[in-house]
Amino acid sequence: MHLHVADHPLITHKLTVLRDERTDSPTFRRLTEELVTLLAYEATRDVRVEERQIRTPVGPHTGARIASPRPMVVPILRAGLGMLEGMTRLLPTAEVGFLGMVRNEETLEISTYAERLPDDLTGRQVFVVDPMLATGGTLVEAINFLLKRGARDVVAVCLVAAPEGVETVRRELDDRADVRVVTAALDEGLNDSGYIVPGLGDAGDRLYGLTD
Ligand SMILES: O=P(O)(O)OC[C@H]1O[C@H](OP(=O)(O)OP(=O)(O)O)[C@H](O)[C@@H]1O
Ligand SMILES: O=c1cc[nH]c(=O)[nH]1
Ligand SMILES: [Mg+2]
Repeated sequence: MHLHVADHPLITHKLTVLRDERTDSPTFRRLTEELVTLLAYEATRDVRVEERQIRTPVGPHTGARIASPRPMVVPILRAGLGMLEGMTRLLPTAEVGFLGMVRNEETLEISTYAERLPDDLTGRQVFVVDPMLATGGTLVEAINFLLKRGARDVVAVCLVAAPEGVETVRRELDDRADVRVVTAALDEGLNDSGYIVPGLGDAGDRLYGLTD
């Protein structure tokens, strides 16, 4: 597993406003989208391309375009939905699949309540988007799902990761898949309730909860 922590003053600025408990839902949604656009640039660094012959108004040119099969973007509902638009803006030809997962707030166990993905993901590059990588349970479950369908090349894009979650992803998946995690921040750790510290709270609630 390869971890990339995106280190850029614009990302730090936007993430600081996002973390602030005073930030309301509309602003939180807008910043999430903006942050994903910045992270997507790094996350798509190894997106597969193929040569393309074109003519400019001045002459022939051998360029490149995103190769077939098209990449997949998979938001993990609910909170991952907030990152979908930003990701597809940079990857407009991508297909979108959905995984609905929720962790039990007491036991931290994961349950999957929705799935809408192609049966065969062999040879597909998959970009999983979810703002929070906490214990890592959700991401491991999601990637296991993708591996069972044949995917081997997975990039996870998140906003905040905990070292414990990164370690879990490494331990559980390293021998089976080529996984990259791109995050805007690697935080201190988890509290007793499994929340990232300092984190930003419950991303799903802040995206889709009551607006103050
Ligand atoms: O690394 P983990 O410990 O598994 O936690 C991370 C998960 O928790 C949050 O989702 P949540 O279960 O709150 O669902 P929601 O998006 O519907 O709010 C978050 O969006 C991740 O999916
Ligand atoms: O800090 C956390 C951990 C899991 N899920 C969240 O939304 N926030
Ligand atoms: Mg939540």
